[in-house]
Amino acid sequence: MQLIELLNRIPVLETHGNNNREVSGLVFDSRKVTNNSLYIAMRGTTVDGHSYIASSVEKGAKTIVCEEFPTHIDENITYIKVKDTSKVLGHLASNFYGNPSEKLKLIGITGTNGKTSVTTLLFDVFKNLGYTSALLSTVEIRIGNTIIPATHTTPDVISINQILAQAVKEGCEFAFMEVSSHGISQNRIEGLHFKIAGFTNLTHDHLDYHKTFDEYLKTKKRFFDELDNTAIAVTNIDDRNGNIMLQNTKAKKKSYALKTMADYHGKLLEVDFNGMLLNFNGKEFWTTLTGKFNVYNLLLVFGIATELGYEQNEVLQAISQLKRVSGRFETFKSDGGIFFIVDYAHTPDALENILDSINDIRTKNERLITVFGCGGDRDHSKRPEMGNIATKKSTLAIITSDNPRTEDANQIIKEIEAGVEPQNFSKYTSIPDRKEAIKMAIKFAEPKDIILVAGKGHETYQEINGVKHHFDDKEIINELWKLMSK
Ligand SMILES: CC(=O)N[C@H]1[C@@H](OP(=O)(O)OP(=O)(O)OC[C@H]2O[C@@H](n3ccc(=O)[nH]c3=O)[C@H](O)[C@@H]2O)O[C@H](CO)[C@@H](O)[C@@H]1O[C@H](C)C(=O)N[C@@H](C)C(=O)N[C@H](CCC(=O)O)C(=O)O
Ligand SMILES: Nc1ncnc2c1ncn2[C@@H]1O[C@H](COP(=O)(O)OP(=O)(O)OP(=O)(O)O)[C@@H](O)[C@H]1O
Ligand SMILES: N[C@H](CCC[C@H](N)C(=O)O)C(=O)O
Ligand SMILES: [Mg+2]
Repeated sequence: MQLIELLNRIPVLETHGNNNREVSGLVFDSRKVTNNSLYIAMRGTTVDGHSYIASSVEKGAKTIVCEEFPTHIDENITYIKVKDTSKVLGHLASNFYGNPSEKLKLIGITGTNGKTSVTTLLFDVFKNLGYTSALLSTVEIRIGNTIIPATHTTPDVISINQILAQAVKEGCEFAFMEVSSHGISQNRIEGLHFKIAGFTNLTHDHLDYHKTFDEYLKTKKRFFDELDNTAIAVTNIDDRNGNIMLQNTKAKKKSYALKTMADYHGKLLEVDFNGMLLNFNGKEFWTTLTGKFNVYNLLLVFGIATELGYEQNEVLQAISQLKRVSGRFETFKSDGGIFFIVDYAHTPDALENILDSINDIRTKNERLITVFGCGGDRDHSKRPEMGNIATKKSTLAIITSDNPRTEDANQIIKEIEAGVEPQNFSKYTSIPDRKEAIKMAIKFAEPKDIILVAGKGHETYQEINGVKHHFDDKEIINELWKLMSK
């Protein structure tokens, strides 16, 4: 693409060099520069991309977008100064890929929990309605039937535009994407045109990155503040932050709730481990999804599909055919009658929700054994909270490792144990090896007992010191229960 064309609507402060050149690709990582690339220098959380300008030029970059010109200027190179490279990148990426977010209907979901669930359910509902869509989620990226592995919940803005452009090319009508707080804060959604934005809930997470809850809330709110007046914002008003999200938005405001009057109102009529009988806006239907939090997720799906112009009965028909999302309240029964639940709950709120949902359904004649840990290099403050919740709400908790990453697994476990209240000291044990911990749960369990394995859901690895070892909770459960033949 011609540089002039690429710079359309970009607020340039100063240019040095020839503006009349071809750009072969956009790159923000000097290690990925190829001949005729445009390298954009970004100030990151660990290093400043401005220090890689010279090495990008050496590798063949002919255009440099930066906030400060380097001291050494190469006369064969074009330097473009802008105020904020991280914001400009989004607009360059949109221009480079032909503004794909304007050519399909882009739906973004934000909130602490439920983003993967809601986006995946939306993708599946629209498949049931006969449409081809794209999905950008923590678990995977899908363009129609093509699956691409995901590295982030919200990818960088070049990748997003590249995926959306491919989706447009393949005739996708919709794209459903997760919008993480890291993504908003690092301008990974800059320049994208959202048709609908959905809010799930806001609780404790990522305070290692955002420092205070208020800053975390403001970051999420920015997503809604930046919508235009052709967009629609759908929010959960049972959540105390649901209305705050929409305080300053220009978008049309819509609400959903179970506890209060709302545009989309849901009621949970019956629930067991096989599914739920629900009533949405006066219409009853059955779903194989279970757990109260999934009523909220389905209600948001219902609200969004209705806002997109589909008839409510048609939407409910498509919703009632939905299957569970991988690693989200997935249930299995061993031949010996032990009931297993695998769930991605990795925050205090999610753990509390899944345990409350199980406790609401179970008869209490069985025992509930919870195997869980906390990820390393992430928010420390959630560790004791999760220790407290798991021991309070289970018959027995087995504290183990999640993804220790670069931390010592035993130290993480100690921080989790610190939150256990004295009256629950006899209700837990700690086994750092996750497979051994699951084995111990099966040894301890009797027929009809429930074992919840929480925190890793769909993940197929365990990350220890930068190495991802194959590890799949569902696979391990299957292997162990057969071996231990219960
Ligand atoms: C903490 C964090 O979010 N970091 C993200 C950030 O990288 P960074 O700011 O640390 O980058 P940096 O290393 O300081 O480098 C600064 C700049 O110099 C460039 N550079 C660097 C080295 C070099 O040799 N040459 C070079 O050009 C880098 O490409 C970058 O442009 O920008 C990168 C590009 O977009 C991201 O890949 C990276 O995600 C890291 C890998 C990550 O783990 N992020 C997680 C925490 C994350 O984003 N998670 C959220 C979801 C969480 C949730 O919902 O639970 C997500 O959306 O996935
Ligand atoms: N609406 C909800 N409210 C509260 N908890 C939920 C909700 N939906 C799912 N959960 C719980 O949170 C866990 C994570 O769900 P999901 O993966 O959908 O969230 P996410 O927002 O995508 O998380 P991440 O930030 O890691 O990408 C689930 O396994 C479940 O325990
Ligand atoms: N998107 C989340 C996922 C956490 C999953 C959990 N298994 C862990 O490793 O902490 C994060 O990167 O913080
Ligand atoms: Mg997710």
